[in-house]
Amino acid sequence: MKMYSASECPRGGNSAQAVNSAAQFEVRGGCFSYSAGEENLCDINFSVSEPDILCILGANGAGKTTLMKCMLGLRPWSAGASYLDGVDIKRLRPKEFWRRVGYVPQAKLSSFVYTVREMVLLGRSAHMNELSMPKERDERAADEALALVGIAHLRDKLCSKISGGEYQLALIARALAAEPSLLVLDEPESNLDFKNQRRVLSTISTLCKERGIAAVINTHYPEHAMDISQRALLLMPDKSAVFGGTVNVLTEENLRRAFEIPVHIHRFKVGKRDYASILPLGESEIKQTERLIEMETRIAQIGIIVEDPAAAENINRLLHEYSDCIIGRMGMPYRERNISIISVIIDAPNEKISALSGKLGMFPGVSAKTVYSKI
Ligand SMILES: Nc1ncnc2c1ncn2[C@@H]1O[C@H](COP(=O)(O)OP(=O)(O)OP(=O)(O)O)[C@@H](O)[C@H]1O
Repeated sequence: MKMYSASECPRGGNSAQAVNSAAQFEVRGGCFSYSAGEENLCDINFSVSEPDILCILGANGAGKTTLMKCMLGLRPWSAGASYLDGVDIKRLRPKEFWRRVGYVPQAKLSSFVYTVREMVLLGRSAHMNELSMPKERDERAADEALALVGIAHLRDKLCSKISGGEYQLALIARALAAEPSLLVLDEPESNLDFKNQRRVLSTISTLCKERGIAAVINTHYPEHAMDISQRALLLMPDKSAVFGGTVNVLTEENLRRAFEIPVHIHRFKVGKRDYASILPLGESEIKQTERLIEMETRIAQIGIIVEDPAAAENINRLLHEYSDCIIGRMGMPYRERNISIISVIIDAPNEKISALSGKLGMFPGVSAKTVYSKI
């Protein structure tokens, strides 16, 4: 099951030429199983064009890493295909593909005996002839990439002697050194402290905007996706995916379905920028949230129609009980129909207003209707 807006809908036809070249990277109808009879990914469809960022989210084991491997041809789709600028990637020579696509896998601790700079220089291999030495341009690209992710000071350290987070940054620098037009990153911020998370995400975001590249990022942080991505793909427990604009995909309802826990999205502004904070809710917090909503103070008008004059005494007694929050009251007879109409203005918590309205409606020959103000 997928969701498309009209502009996101994958185009039909098998010819690579039939695909609009504006969709820089596209997956159509992707399916994958590790073992027969057990589908891991089912009918995945998405596209991302430069300079947009697409974030892929889903619970642990939902298939994010598998999806990345399949989209890059590192594992074969059992159905469907990946396209780069409209061409099925199976038709591209590997060197040509990897010159345009930079892949940063999840960082595993390295026993690499190269220095950080040598490792980053390896990112230039798709631009170099086999067995040729790096040229000045390659050296410059490696140094720029090191500076861009803020690890120039680590350039001469051995990869086996740096921290997991520093190694993660080195892998990102290696991908950037290739000057790709599509960056694919598997959980790039997972090993990083929040300053480095910020640095990596804003570097990727700036690169996409300034150099016109596209990025696909696996992340466990919906807030990060809301902050930097224009597109999102959410993997669901039934192996389907929801794809579209980030705000349309990362809703409370879709996140609840994907992570099987209720969530609350709190949106706020810092300066002129919009942010979202996503809170998974436990049972007690759900009750608390409901309670807070109940406790919220509102102004409301309760219109009371009294058909039975004998009810007047009960109504007066009840309104007296609530006199501390009644800020206005007016009554008048409507002789043509032999009824009375009372209007009460109340400033009280929601639960108190609905309690008064409910009690009024319980009296025989009395009906009550509440209208809440917008403030
Ligand atoms: N090599 C493999 N052979 C068989 N099954 C695998 C293999 N790799 C992953 N799986 C299974 O495929 C499913 C998807 O795994 P994958 O690593 O893609 O999920 P993920 O969403 O990236 O998870 P996480 O968020 O924990 O990193 C999981 O159930 C996993 O156990």
